[in-house]
Amino acid sequence: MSLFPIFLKLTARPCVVVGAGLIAESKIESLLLAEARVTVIAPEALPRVQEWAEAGELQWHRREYAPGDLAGAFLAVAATATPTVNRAVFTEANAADILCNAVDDPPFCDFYFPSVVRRGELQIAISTAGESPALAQRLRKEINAQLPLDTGDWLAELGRLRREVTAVEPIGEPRKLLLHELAQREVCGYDGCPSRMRARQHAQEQGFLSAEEIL
Ligand SMILES: C[C@@]1(CC(=O)O)C2=NC(=C\c3[nH]c(c(CCC(=O)O)c3CC(=O)O)Cc3[nH]c(c(CC(=O)O)c3CCC(=O)O)/C=C3\N/C(=C\2)[C@@H](CCC(=O)O)[C@]3(C)CC(=O)O)/[C@H]1CCC(=O)O
Ligand SMILES: NC(=O)c1ccc[n+]([C@@H]2O[C@H](COP(=O)([O-])OP(=O)(O)OC[C@H]3O[C@@H](n4cnc5c(N)ncnc54)[C@H](O)[C@@H]3O)[C@@H](O)[C@H]2O)c1
Repeated sequence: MSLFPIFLKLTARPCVVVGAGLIAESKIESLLLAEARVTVIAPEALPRVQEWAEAGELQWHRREYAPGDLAGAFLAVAATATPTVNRAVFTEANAADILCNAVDDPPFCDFYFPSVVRRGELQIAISTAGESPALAQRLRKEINAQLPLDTGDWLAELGRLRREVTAVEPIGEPRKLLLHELAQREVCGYDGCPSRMRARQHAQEQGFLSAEEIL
C-alpha cells in the first residue's frame, strides 16, 4: 500500500468523533490542536472530554451514534469499543465522501493516524502503514529524545528571519544559499552568527529594518 502523506489544514472544519473513551480522547486532542470544529457523539465521556465540552471547545451529544450524524462533516473518527458501530460510521462516511478512520481497523480507514513528534510548528509524523504501530511509537521516542526541547522557539525565530530575507532579497541562488545557511542551527543558533548578521545588514540597507531593530 502506498499512502499519500500530507499535512491537512483543519481550522474550522467540522469533524465528528464517535466515542469518548481513552482512544477517542487522544484523537479529539489532536483535532482540537488543529483548530477543527469538533462534535463528539457518545453516551459516556471521559472527564477531559466533558471539560472541553463545558469550556465550549467542542460539542458533545450525549447519546449513541445514529445514521445521519455525519451530515456536513469533513472528517470522522469512529472510536467506540464496538467494531460494528465503528464500521457503520465508516459506511456512512464512505457513502458521503467523508474521510474516516475507524480506530485499529485498517480496512475501515481512509487514513491512518501517524505517530507524531511536535516542537511548536515543527511536526515529524511517522507512518508504517499499519505494518507496526509499535515501531512507529519507538521511532517517535527516539526522535523525541534527540530533538532539543526549544526547537520550536528556534524555528519561530528562523521563520521570522526568513520572512525578513525573502521580503528584500530577490529569488535566486544567493538567497537560497543564505536561507540554507540560516537553517543550520550550529551556525545560526545564536544572535551574532555571521549569516544572520549579513541577512539583517542587508535588510537594513534595503530599509526593511531600522538600526534599533538590528541590535
Ligand atoms: C501511531 C498510532 C497513532 C494513534 O493511534 O494515535 C497508531 N497506533 C498506535 C499505537 C499502537 N497501536 C497498537 C499497539 C500495540 C502494538 C502493536 O500492535 O503493534 C500500539 C502500541 C502501543 O499501544 O504500545 C495496536 C494496533 N494498531 C492498529 C491495529 C490493527 C491492526 O494492526 O490490524 C492494532 C492491533 C489491535 C489488536 O491487537 O487488536 C492499527 C493502527 N494503528 C495506527 C496508529 C494506524 C497505523 C499506524 C502506523 O503503523 O503507521 C492503524 C493502522 C489505524 C489507526 O489509525 O488506528 C499509535 C502510536 C502513538 C504513539 O505512541 O506515538
Ligand atoms: N484503551 C486502549 O488502550 C486501547 C488500545 C488499543 C486499541 N483500543 C481500541 O480502541 C477502541 C476504543 O477504546 P477505548 O479504550 O477508548 O474504549 P472505551 O470503552 O473506554 O470507550 C468507548 C467509548 O465509546 C462510547 N460508545 C459506546 N457505544 C457507543 C455508540 N453506540 N455510539 C457512540 N458512542 C459509543 C462510550 O460511551 C465511550 O465513550 C476499542 O476498539 C479498543 O479495542 C483501545
